[in-house]
Amino acid sequence: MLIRLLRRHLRPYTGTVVLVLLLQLVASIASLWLPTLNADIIDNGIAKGDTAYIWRIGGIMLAVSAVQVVSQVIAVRGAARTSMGLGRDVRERLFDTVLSFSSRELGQFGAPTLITRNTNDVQQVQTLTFMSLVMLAAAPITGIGGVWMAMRQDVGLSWLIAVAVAVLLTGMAVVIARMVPLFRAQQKKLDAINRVMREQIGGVRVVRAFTRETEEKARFRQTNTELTDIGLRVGDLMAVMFPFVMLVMNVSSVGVIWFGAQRVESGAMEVGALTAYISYLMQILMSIMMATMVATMIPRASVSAERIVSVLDTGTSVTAAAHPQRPDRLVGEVDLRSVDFTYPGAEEAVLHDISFSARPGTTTAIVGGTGSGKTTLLRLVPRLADVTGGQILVDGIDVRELSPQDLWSRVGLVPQRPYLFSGTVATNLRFGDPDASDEQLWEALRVAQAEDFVSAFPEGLDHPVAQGGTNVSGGQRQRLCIARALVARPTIYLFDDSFSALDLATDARLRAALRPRTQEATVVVVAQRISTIIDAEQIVVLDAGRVVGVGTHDELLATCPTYEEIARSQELTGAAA
Ligand SMILES: Nc1ncnc2c1ncn2[C@@H]1O[C@H](COP(=O)(O)OP(=O)(O)OP(=O)(O)O)[C@@H](O)[C@H]1O
Repeated sequence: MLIRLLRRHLRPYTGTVVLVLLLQLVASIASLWLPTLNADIIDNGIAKGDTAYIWRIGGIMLAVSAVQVVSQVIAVRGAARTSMGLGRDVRERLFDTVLSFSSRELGQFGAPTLITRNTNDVQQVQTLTFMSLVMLAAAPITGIGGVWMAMRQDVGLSWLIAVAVAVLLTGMAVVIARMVPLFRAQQKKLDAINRVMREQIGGVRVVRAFTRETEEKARFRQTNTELTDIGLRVGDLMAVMFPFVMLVMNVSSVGVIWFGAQRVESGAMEVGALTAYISYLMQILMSIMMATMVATMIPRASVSAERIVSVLDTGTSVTAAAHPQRPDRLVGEVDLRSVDFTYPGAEEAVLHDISFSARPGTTTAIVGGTGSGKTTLLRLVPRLADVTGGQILVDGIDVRELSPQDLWSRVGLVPQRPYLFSGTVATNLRFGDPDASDEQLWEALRVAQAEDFVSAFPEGLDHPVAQGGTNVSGGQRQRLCIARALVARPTIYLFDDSFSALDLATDARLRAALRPRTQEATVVVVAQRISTIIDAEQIVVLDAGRVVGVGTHDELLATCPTYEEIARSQELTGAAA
């Protein structure tokens, strides 16, 4: 998965990657050359007292160092640009993919993990890419080149390199084998902590109202402690690893000096070669350590890549038709034909065999007990989910055959839980029509009975709105969402219990103002209060996902016991109505 993700997203940076690798090659060759030059100065310059030679080789050493530094600076900059660019591209792709998801896919993943995947998981892949280009790419050149250069200085001490490398590799392998499962667990715990945080921030009022702060704190503390414990265990392993690497390096240097000194004494090796040998051994061990360190990141980044790719590979279940029908004019007639719907993973359907038509210029109300499927039914029209049986037609065309943009631009949905975006009243209202004039906004606000409170804001239309619309009351939020739908001037209005937070008088005024405004549109209203829909041309009564009655208020009172019962419970059976 990691390779696939990198291959797909590194393609635009191929040129930079090749340049970085070439520069790393140059920098590694330069750093491998330096100890040999140093040995040369000691053996041929200092030992023989040849000052001119020392100056000449010293000059070459300076030039080589300069090449090394410049190459490395450019390489690191290239690596940073590549990895940051990769991170940005992957985040963008993830965002686009998530935006195309229907409620089925959103429910399948859940918001907390989608956020972690777009932030922390991408960060893991990004960091691995950077470290690989900076450290991993140079490691084989320095490691293998170091062995070759060291052997050129003295073959007799090769066994020391072999022993040191074997000990270092074994020790690192043991440590890393323990780290990998911890990294996996760490990613999962991050998801968990994100989930708890989101739940608690979202539900903070409920937490306070039920004085559940202590319990919620305990729940957060537990998840937080688990994450900390994993971090500490990783830290413990690191605490062992670094001294171990230093020990191997120091012991092997002592070994080189010990055995090298004997070879110098016997005349088999020169002093300069011995110093070069120590440098090469350090370079070899360092490169192994760096490579292993980066290698420890691979499992964690692989887990992250899997999590990213699984989102990218999830197509939306609400797909656009290959050859969508593009009618010139949609008048907004909605026909439901034997519609069934089952939520993914659910055993039973929540909607069974629903059939009715909603005509332009009329209001169709949907009533029914809690959980009878009203919201679900409404969401099927703009394809927030697709029917699992039957058909929904708009102007005679199956909604799945229409281009989603055409469909969405004609449907104005006011959801049960009204949501506003951070910005201002005006930016929220212009969601439906970015070109709407201020006058059009005020008109929509007037119809939605929101003019009074918006004009009371000192900034009026420019009054700031917090994310989710939390700085306005529930009823104000509902009215702003209604106004937003009105600004878009759709041909089909879907109001999902949108008047529930309004007092009876405002509800009545709003409905009266809506009538002329929605004269030519198809209006579908889900309502709990019968008084809200008493004038509707057609009322559809749902009970446990089935239609148990269709008619006007008076007809249903006479023919539909379920409706009669709801109306009676609201004292709207006779004179009161
Ligand atoms: N995302 C979901 N996954 C699984 N089941 C769901 C999901 N959303 C709703 N349901 C179930 O579908 C049924 C119908 O829910 P729906 O929200 O459509 O009812 P409703 O009539 O709008 O209720 P209310 O009047 O309380 O808003 C319920 O039994 C509910 O538990």
